[in-house]
Amino acid sequence: MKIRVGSRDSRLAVIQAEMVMDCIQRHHPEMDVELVTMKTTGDKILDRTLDQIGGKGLFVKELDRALLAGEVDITVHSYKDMPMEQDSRLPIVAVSAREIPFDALVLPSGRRQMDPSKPIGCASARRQIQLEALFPGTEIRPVRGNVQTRLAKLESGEYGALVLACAGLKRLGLEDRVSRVFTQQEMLPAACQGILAVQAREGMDVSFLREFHHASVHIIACAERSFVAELNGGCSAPIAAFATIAHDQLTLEGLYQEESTRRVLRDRITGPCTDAVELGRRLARRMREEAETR
Ligand SMILES: NCc1[nH]cc(CCC(=O)O)c1CC(=O)O
Repeated sequence: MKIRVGSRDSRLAVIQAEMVMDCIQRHHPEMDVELVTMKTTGDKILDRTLDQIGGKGLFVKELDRALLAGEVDITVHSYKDMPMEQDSRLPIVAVSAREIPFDALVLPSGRRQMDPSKPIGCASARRQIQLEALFPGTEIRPVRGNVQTRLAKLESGEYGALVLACAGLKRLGLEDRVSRVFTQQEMLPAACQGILAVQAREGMDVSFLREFHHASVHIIACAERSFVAELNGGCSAPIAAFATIAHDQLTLEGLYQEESTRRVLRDRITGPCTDAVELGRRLARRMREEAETR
């Protein structure tokens, strides 16, 4: 049986697709696994911010189309880049183990200290609001492009440092560029940061992904995404969510900035793993009420 694996054509996306392919091949040596890369709209437009060109969904549209058309059999994504609205014809059928979920500070090559007179570059409002609290007085400036493009901008001297996901740097073999890993307390990650999602067509036999799939990570992903989905009702405020499981209990920590008051709220909830989606929803509602009563 032949499996065509669809991916964006950035280096990180290809490495991530290859992680899925290697696992399938290792456990199912009889299968013929092939990579199909494509450029997405989000990759082609680099001169505007993601908000201006219509959000994260731009990175998945072309892959969705190819998957629906049967040009590929599965697609591999960074779960954190996947839009909340999911096409029921293209379910997520497997998630990876979670790589280090936290963000990292990266300095220009050869530097051991951040130049405080230069801005810190980051690519999301979530990082922006948390960096403003961590480095008061330092300018936080948006930086776009894939990881390599952003690193090239760092070398050009425009930024004193960048903040990137540890997971992406590690998968790219660039972990030696990490000068500091932020703690959960310092910088709460984006929902599903460090997790890969595999999408297929509804009804497809995906038993070849059984060995790749991590059920406990799926539970964590459900809780984090349910928190974001509940808060996203009408707003696009910066949101962070991070869940862990210990002894069948799930703890979810959430952070978001209320749009009108610009207040940053942070709270956590613990409950049974089986209630993952409900826990995300409950935490979001509680925090929104808290925001509205102050
Ligand atoms: N938005 C781009 C993106 N999507 C996923 C990762 C990192 C890998 C991951 O979170 O699994 C990155 C790079 C970054 O944020 O630094």
